[in-house]
Amino acid sequence: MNLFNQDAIPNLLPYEGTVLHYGLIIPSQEAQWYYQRLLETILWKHDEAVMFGKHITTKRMVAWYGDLPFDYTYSKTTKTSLPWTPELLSLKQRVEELTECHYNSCLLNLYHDGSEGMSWHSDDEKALAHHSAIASLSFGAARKFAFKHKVTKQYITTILESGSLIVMKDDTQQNWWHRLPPTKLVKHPRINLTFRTMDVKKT
Ligand SMILES: O=C(O)CCC(=O)C(=O)O
Ligand SMILES: [Fe+2]
Repeated sequence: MNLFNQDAIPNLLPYEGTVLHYGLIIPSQEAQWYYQRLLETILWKHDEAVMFGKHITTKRMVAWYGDLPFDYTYSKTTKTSLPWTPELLSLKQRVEELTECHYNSCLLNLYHDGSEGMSWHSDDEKALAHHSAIASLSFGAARKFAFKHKVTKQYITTILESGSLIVMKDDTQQNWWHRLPPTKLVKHPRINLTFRTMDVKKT
């Protein structure tokens, strides 16, 4: 049974994309439990990227899990996915039921405090299935999340609290950038999970 009527969930974007904010889908005590488990059981690594020809390592930590050992290339570095952990599988199932979509991989980010964020980008890599939904589940410190239209530059923000879910779908990635702005106000870590669908033919 799906407790959410999809039509009743507001779209945060005014045009050319769909970002559904499901609000808190995991009660706060359970979200706290998942936060601890994910901190302890995920194989966190500092992210590596090549920018302006320079090899850089981010303070933010990342991990990637999936159905198969997919290769995923972004920021000119390639990562290979690890097999699902029990916690990730149960979260994936919950998110799939609510969003009525299937996902075959999950990219995880660990931001130690508000000094760490993610700059403007869109998740439109060729390896992702075309126009597939990306479901983003957050644990730990609440953070602001922002969207900017690539042409009109219209700016939209929302807050992602512990246990909350948003889904970016349709042509959102083609038309809008998103980012996690850094902030001096947040002193605690946040974990974000983005469930994605890799195009198996392209991996
Ligand atoms: O941390 C977040 O909420 C978003 C992360 C993100 O945009 C990404 O992993 O592509
Ligand atoms: Fe993203």
